[in-house]
Amino acid sequence: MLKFWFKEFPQYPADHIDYWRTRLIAHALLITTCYFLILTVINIVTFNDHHLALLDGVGLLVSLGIFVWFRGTGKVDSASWALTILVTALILLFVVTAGGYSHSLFWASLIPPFAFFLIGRTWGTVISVCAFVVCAVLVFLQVEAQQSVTFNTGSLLNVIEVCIAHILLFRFYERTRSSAYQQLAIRNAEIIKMAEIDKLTGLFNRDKLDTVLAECMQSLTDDSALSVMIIDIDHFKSINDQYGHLEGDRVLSALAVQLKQVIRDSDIIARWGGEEFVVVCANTPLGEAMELAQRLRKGIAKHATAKKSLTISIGVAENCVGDSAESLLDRADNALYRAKREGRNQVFTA
Ligand SMILES: Nc1nc2c(ncn2[C@@H]2O[C@H](COP(=O)(O)OP(=O)(O)OP(=O)(O)O)[C@@H](O)[C@H]2O)c(=O)[nH]1
Repeated sequence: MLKFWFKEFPQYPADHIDYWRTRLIAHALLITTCYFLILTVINIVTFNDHHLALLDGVGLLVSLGIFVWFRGTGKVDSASWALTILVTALILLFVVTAGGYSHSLFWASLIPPFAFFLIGRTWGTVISVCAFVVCAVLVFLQVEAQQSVTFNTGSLLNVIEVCIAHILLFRFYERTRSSAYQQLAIRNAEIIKMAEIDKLTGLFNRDKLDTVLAECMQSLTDDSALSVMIIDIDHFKSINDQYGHLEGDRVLSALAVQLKQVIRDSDIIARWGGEEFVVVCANTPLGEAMELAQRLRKGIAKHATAKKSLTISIGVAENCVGDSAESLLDRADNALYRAKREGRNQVFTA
């Protein structure tokens, strides 16, 4: 509906908890703006009532102002409040002006769905109760004045009962809606995490590394450098063979923790495969990356004991003109191969 006028906000994708609120706000504000425009014109042209036309004109400007401001800022909470107050004030103004006659009270039943959806259960209840109290007072005045054929005491009771049922039902509806969205948001975050994170080490997995590295390379400028290193545990198979796979897993997790402690906050680390890790060093020329690699290698090797030794080999490469993520990793892999061939526990560059 009204696709032409509706601005999609990238910060509120379709699975965001506020997505439907943004749509309701934009559409409702557009409708109230048109509504006030029509009333202003009718009051001037048909009824020649300039006072009412002025009131409608103010409504038109307020509504349009909130619409334009919301399109510009995308502030959902403030816009929700502004729209709820606007709609509630509009309906109550009409109901009070009509003295509750001509079934004008029916308009008040629109307030709870708006208020609950836009400002939540607590404030939705407050606004709805206030609006229904105004309606009940109007009916009461009609009954007292004994001039109405529209309502009697029985009608008043009916109105109050329906109002209470409305509030309870909309509270329930809003609770189920918001909790369903919250659960969906939690599940989505979990799914995204599972798709990006390596379960054993808690580091980024290979897929995520590919994405991050491609982004880093895209944002490279002529004078910025980027280096990558591939880290491989030496003779890891023998650790598995000697101590079992579970111990091998523990070594992998512990190594991930150690590596994370040494690399800088700006570096990105991922588990690339079985016992291989990749570190992406943004804004880092080859020389600095080699120093970091040596620090990593020495840091791991110094924990070696006579019984258990753990060493790593590292291949380092710096981005060159025309490199792709694949070619850059390929060169680091070749360097790693040389480090292995030259006796392991070494750092080599491409
Ligand atoms: N425990 C454990 N072992 C793994 C995992 N992924 C791969 N491996 C093991 O890692 C070992 C890698 O062996 P190789 O490729 O021969 O390498 P290496 O023994 O480290 O020898 P070099 O790399 O040449 O020094 C294999 O035995 C795999 O089974 C894992 O998640 N957990």
